[in-house]
Amino acid sequence: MHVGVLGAGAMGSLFAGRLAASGAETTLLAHASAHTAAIRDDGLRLGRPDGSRATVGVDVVTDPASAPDCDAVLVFVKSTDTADAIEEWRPVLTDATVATLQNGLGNAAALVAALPEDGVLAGTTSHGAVVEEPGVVRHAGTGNTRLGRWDGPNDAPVERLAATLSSAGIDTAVVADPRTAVWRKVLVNVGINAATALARVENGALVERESGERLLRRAVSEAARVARAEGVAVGDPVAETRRVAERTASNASSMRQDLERGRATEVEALHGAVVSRASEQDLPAPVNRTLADLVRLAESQGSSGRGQP
Ligand SMILES: NC(=O)c1ccc[n+]([C@@H]2O[C@H](COP(=O)([O-])OP(=O)(O)OC[C@H]3O[C@@H](n4cnc5c(N)ncnc54)[C@H](O)[C@@H]3O)[C@@H](O)[C@H]2O)c1
Ligand SMILES: CC(C)(CO)[C@@H](O)C(=O)[O-]
Repeated sequence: MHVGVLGAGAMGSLFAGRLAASGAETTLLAHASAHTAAIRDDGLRLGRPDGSRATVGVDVVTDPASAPDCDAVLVFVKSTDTADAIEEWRPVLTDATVATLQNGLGNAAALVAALPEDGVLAGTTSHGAVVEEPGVVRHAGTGNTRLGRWDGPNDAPVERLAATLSSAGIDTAVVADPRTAVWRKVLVNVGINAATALARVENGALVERESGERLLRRAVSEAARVARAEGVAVGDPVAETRRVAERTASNASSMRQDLERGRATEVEALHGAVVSRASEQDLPAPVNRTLADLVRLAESQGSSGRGQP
């Protein structure tokens, strides 16, 4: 199975590196950057969670016209870039089974809308990764990966893709209902991301301080009501989010990192999407609305604090 990995950032590089190291035919579908140049020149240097480092050769293509035929494409651009990436790489995606393990609501639906003839797979991953310098990616944490058929033909090869990932050391379970997995991860993200980004605290502060605990609980409980109104069984998402905040206590959340570096955040696919879906369900979402607006305001200032037009 030839796997294309769309987006050579932290997660795309991690997954492409693990797949290539396992012997799977793998191509990174990427924008040209210092990182992709370093991978082409010297290979991808992949730091493992145990501190060891391996160098892996990974094919990189930056022009959709030169991309090989892929059986499956794993989408790993930020959710802010999903729509543009689909248009740019449409020739490769059209004949492939497309899978998203991105965070946030709306990515799978965007793929289904753009590629209505093809089967779309979706799910979540608890692996974590960071680009440390061009060509160097650290596998920051391991965890489970869940993948299932989102929409489209029933014959999309989810078992084959899951087996290919598992053989590459990314243990992947096939799930019957990926919507539940995606919503559960979104609930964790709405409990942690905006609060830590705005308060500039590490994830652990949300379980160590009463104010943090209150923000976590209110943001998650409100979003969970929306998920339940959509018929999704979310379990006890406050307890789950607390567990994740404890386990990642010393991490700066992705939204905090994005805000501090002046990059676009995934707020629209997280708190923003919760607010839109709450309004479709006639439910209030004042906590997520306020968090989303504060993040948008902070984003509009950029990292310099001088403000954007
Ligand atoms: N980093 C993590 O630990 C982690 C963990 C779980 C899930 N996720 C999710 O995975 C997704 C990717 O996260 P990331 O941390 O790897 O982001 P990232 O910013 O490191 O990487 C995204 C990459 O996509 C590339 N890109 C954007 N538009 C493109 C296009 N049109 N064509 C080709 N490449 C394009 C960017 O150049 C960038 O290299 C997000 O939804 C994130 O929430 C991240
Ligand atoms: C789980 C999580 C909140 C840990 O930092 C992560 O998904 C993130 O930072 O987006």
